[in-house]
Amino acid sequence: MTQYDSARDQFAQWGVDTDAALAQLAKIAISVHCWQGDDVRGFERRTGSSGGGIQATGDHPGRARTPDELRADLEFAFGQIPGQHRLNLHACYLDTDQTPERDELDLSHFTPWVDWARDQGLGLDFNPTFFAHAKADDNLTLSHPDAGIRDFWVEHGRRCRDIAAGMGAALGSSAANNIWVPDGYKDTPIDRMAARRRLEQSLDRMLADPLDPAHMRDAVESKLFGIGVEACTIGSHEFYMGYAIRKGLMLCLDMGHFHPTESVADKLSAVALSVDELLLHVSRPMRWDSDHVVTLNDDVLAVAQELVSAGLLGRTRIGLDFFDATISRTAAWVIGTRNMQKALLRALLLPMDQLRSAENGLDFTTRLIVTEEFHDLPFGAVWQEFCARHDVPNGQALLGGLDSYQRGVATSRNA
Ligand SMILES: C[C@H](O)[C@H](O)[C@@H](O)C(=O)CO
Ligand SMILES: [Mn+2]
Repeated sequence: MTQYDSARDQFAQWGVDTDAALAQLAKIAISVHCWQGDDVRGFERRTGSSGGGIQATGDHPGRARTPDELRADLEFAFGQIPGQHRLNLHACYLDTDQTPERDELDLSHFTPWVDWARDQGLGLDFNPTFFAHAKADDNLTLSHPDAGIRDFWVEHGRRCRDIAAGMGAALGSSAANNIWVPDGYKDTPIDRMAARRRLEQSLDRMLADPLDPAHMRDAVESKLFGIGVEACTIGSHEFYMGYAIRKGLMLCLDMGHFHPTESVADKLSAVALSVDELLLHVSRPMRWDSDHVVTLNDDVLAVAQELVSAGLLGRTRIGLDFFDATISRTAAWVIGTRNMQKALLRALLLPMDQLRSAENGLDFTTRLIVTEEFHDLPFGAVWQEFCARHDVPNGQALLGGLDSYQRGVATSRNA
């Protein structure tokens, strides 16, 4: 009897079908963010640091410096992650010999990415880049008081929507086009309303053209605060929740964009009653939006459990958002993505019917006993079976492979 056979029997005693859970997990695509691979620098050849309050700390050797290096790293990372996933690209990761301004971008500047994604069997998601640019240096873009600056960013946003739709059409898979702007004020503003009206009007103009949801859907991402915009973020949670509901957009919830005591898991069922689709940015904030690599912590487990228990897997696009430059960047992708999958697996292996029935009968004792007893069940053996079925390594073999890849890029890219 294998370890998996034994685990399957133990879960079956609670009425849980491990094979069904593994089949369901295999269908969940995670959108892996390109920006972990190069510390959110991108390939524009015109700007240096990220700006917009986004900061990757660390200088681990071996950072991808070109689109080809980034794709090589991604191919390696995807090879260590069970299942078929997606790549989330930012507009500043264009791959072209030209030097288009942000308001001149089109799909042709991303052709190598689309071709590569098709070869790899990956779907693509997209993001306009409203930071790391001279016209974003005031920490104001779509809500800037200067109409010319607003126009520039509206045009960037329009073009990015078309690019996302082109990617979705080319790959036969709807791309999420996620809109996050850094806009805000360091110190207390006198007229928040004017700034929010300007943001709303810019978004209205940017999103005016209806695009086929089979090719792309827009999401809007709020934030509590960022470095340099401590007093007021124009695109706050309330602003975007209202806007997404009124306009029929996806709402993006980033786990680092709320007060540390707020639970994104708790928000899922609440907002899902008012928006038809959600986008998640799974992250690990440490005291602030620090974007640490996702671990299998309580917050991530709670989010996964809510997605399963509230029946939201079918209308939630799961993306990642972290960037750590103090460790191997490829390992960071692999660790964070696998942890999201492990959290989903744990949720799929819970005896939901029994727990629901205990809760509905106000039997909170049984609910607590069952969830606590489940901590002792052999989730690890089920995860190992998942990795084996998808031909990806685990444990020592995973460590050895990540280590040798990292040594290779550290040597060749720092020579
Ligand atoms: C690079 C991303 O667009 C960015 O991280 C955004 O999603 C965010 O979370 C900003 O804090
Ligand atoms: Mn985010």
